[in-house]
Amino acid sequence: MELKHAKQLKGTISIPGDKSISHRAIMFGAISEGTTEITNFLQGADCLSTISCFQKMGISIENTNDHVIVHGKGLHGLTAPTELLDVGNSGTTTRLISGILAGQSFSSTLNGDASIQKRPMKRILAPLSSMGADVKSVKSNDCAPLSFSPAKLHGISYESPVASAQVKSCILLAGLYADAPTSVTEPVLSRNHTELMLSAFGAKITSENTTASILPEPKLHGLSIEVPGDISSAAYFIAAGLLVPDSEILIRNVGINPTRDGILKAAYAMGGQIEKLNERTVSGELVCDLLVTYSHLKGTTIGGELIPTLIDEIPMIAVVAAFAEGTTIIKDAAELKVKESNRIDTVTENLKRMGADVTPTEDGMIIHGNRDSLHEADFESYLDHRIAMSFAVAALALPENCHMKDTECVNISYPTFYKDLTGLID
Ligand SMILES: O=C(O)C1=C[C@@H](OP(=O)(O)O)[C@@H](O)[C@H](O)C1
Ligand SMILES: C=C(OP(=O)(O)O)C(=O)O
Repeated sequence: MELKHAKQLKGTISIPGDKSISHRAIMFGAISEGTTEITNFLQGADCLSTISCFQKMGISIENTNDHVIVHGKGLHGLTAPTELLDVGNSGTTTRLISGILAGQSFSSTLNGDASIQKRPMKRILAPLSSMGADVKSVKSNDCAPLSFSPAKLHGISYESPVASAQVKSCILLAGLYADAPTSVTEPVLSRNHTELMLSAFGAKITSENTTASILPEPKLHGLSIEVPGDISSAAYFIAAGLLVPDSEILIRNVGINPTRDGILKAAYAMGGQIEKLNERTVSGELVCDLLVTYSHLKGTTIGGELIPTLIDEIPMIAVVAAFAEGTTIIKDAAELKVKESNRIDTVTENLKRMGADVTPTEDGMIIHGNRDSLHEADFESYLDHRIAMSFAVAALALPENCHMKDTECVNISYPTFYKDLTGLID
């Protein structure tokens, strides 16, 4: 695919629904009593995998465009699937659904694509096993496929070694089926959509600092949910507006939950001009519009508590850093190695292709920014949606058009990405 260079970007864009929130709305709706109506649902392949898994467990889900209706059957209403649950490319589906499957009175097996079969599952297998779950990695390699058999679950207090909302959510969901309260403490707070949304569905869930706790066997009831736009998808337009000279982009409907808004903090630290407009709360989540203006950027250091709040945006931030003046250090982000691709390696390789000065480290990378040294390139997506989108944005700001193979992977989280991006080229 040819990736266009742009002289200027102008216009308004509405961001598709948040991936994390869309997954959760389907899952929590399925195990609640009554109907859950979801608007602005993300029609990305990952969220469609979640829908298909619950349909295979007897849940009727109507999906018409961005409007989804889930006919929930309550905490104990799922039925045994007659075939394998296919989670596709989605780590979120895999880890969250595992918490639910561990608590069922039937057996099940899940599997996904080649990338999913390499992603680490010990982080959920260990706590689920200590709750008494009968869960196995079928190939005994701590990866999918995973198989579940009925077991009695016990409440635990778990100290998670990783700041991961997927791990936290998996354990909390298993806690719904346990015989006593369950709590999870993380080293650093990760995104809290599960805590916010499960509480709205009627769960007894509390959060204090980095600990979330849940009581078993609540009566969950269906809800209407409007999904805010995904800040992880907005990140590409934030970066594009900051990098392409003379640009001004109004990005409508962006979720800015403080556990997700690290991209804004990083952009401000780099000198980015981004105005927050029309702040409001939608279905319990903070939302605003963002007005992004082309900016002269400088390097910064990104690490510590900020990392979980911008983990999926690091490929995009690394590209921005290559155009900024001075050095950007990204640290404490070893989790990048276990995403859809090893994002430390794949970002480094593509940055080098465009002439950037980048050194990968064990837990991130160091980038010496210098716009003048950058040139057009043939990129690879590595079949990773975030890599494909980040380097399509890089191409806009490089001196000539670029190329990339395997670009259709953007369908995972943002099917209309290329159309929306090229629509802003003046
Ligand atoms: O809970 C979620 O919806 C997600 C959590 C993050 O993963 P980890 O929990 O592995 O950090 C993130 O990278 C992923 O895109 C979505
Ligand atoms: C890591 C991601 O998703 P998941 O873990 O759900 O595959 C992502 O969307 O960048």
